[in-house]
Amino acid sequence: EATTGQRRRRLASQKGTLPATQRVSRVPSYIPTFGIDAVVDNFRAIKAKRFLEKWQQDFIDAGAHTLAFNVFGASVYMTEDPENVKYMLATGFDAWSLGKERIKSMSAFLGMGIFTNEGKAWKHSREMLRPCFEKHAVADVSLLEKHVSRFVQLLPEDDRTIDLQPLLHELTLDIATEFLFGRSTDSLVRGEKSKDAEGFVHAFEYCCDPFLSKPYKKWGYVGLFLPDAEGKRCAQAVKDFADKIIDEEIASKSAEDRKNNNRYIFLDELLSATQDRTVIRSELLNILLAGRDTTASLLSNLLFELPRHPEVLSHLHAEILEHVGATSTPTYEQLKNMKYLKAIINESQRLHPIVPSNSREAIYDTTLPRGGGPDGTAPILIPAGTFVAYHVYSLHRRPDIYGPDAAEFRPERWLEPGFRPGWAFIPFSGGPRVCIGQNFALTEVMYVVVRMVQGYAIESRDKGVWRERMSITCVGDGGCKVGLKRRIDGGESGKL
Ligand code: HEM
Repeated sequence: EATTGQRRRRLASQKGTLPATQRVSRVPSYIPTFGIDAVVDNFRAIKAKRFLEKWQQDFIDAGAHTLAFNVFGASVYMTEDPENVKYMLATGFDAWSLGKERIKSMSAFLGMGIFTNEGKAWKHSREMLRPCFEKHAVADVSLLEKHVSRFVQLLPEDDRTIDLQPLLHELTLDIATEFLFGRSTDSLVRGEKSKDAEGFVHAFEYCCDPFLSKPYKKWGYVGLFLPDAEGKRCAQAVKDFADKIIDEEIASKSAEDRKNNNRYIFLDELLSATQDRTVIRSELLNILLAGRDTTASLLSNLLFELPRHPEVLSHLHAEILEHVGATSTPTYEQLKNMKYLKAIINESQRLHPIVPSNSREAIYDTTLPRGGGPDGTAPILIPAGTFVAYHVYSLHRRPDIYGPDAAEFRPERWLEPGFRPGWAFIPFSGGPRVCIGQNFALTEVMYVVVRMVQGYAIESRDKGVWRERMSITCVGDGGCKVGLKRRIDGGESGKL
């Protein structure tokens, strides 16, 4: 029977692995830091809202696309190499876990569902949920119009500057809850909110964003590791709200009614797969978390960039007039045919990915295909339990893949013949755990952008650079400040 060391040595020689380049530390190598320097650097960068740029700079400083560094004695890796990403997410899928920490922190308030399950349980969740995301479920854009028209009504008519970001979060929550539960939180309806819905919104937001937590506000970063009574109360409030809706839905309709209902409700679809209330609640909350802030953040980042590039905005307006017209609501098919709009969304997600870094933990001894040796072309040995992060932000900005203008917002690059970045573009991840709500998210984003651009000329009111705000997703810290002018005749004549 071979020892672990012998097995690892055999794997290393079979695959020809070599050590990865070390991240360049500012502390001379003869001073033992046990990785504290890397942790301190990270905290400093997070505070300065430059965490993403910092990692991009680390890759540049080391002249490598995969870096090893030490955290309290353990070797940890960060990669921006598409080959490694492909191995972690697709070809070597079975070798990787989401990681104990992520599962522990997320399942505390979401329960075990598609986002937190692994192995057989995850396969079961994925298979159960797949039919709920089929085209017929997503293509009914009438659900969107009700909420988007409320959103548009709240926009100012005068020349005031408005930050769209908070409104976009309300909009996506209203849409997601209507799609999932069959009833909306209606947070965009001013003055008439039900107490239940309001309590749920507060509790859900508190649980989603660690930087809202009371211990964090009181003690700073240390607070993130302290017990949080308010967090517990909010997690319970979220569960109670979801349970109430599920119970009412079970009581109010027969299975026959549910089948005959002509409006699509995710919860009804789920009820035909299982009657287990805990399973249903966990899956709904998993999807609500995965689908709500992500879509709002994408919209906010996109509407931050769009008016800074008036030529892009006017090209988009022309495409909308051609495909949809000045005032009509777009159909699903029309949205899917708008290639320039799709290029704008890609470009926004390339520069400002909503999930800008992610990670996996090796389940058993394995290798990464690239990053070893002085030129980074040899595989790297990854012992079981090793944490490997992949940096989507840096990957999406690599000049050797995207060209010398990789740092610029230029949607046209997506329309150039033969341009296919493959595993160098992973805004929705890839492989078996690719985002299941991708089509839903893109339809929603396209719909909102079309309605906004049909109705308004949009002007940027933020001259600063985009800065990150990291919580579960990544969004612009300065919000999305714009000035809006209503298009009098829908803009057919170009008149505002
Ligand atoms: C712009 C919007 C969105 C972005 C950028 C996004 C991105 C992602 C990414 C990167 C992952 C992979 C996470 C990982 O493997 O660690 C993911 C997974 C997932 N997403 Fe999305 N997402 C978006 C919208 C949505 C929407 C609208 C829904 C549902 C309504 C949704 C549901 C899910 C679910 C359930 C998973 C887990 C899939 C699995 O593990 O099998 N997402 N998403």
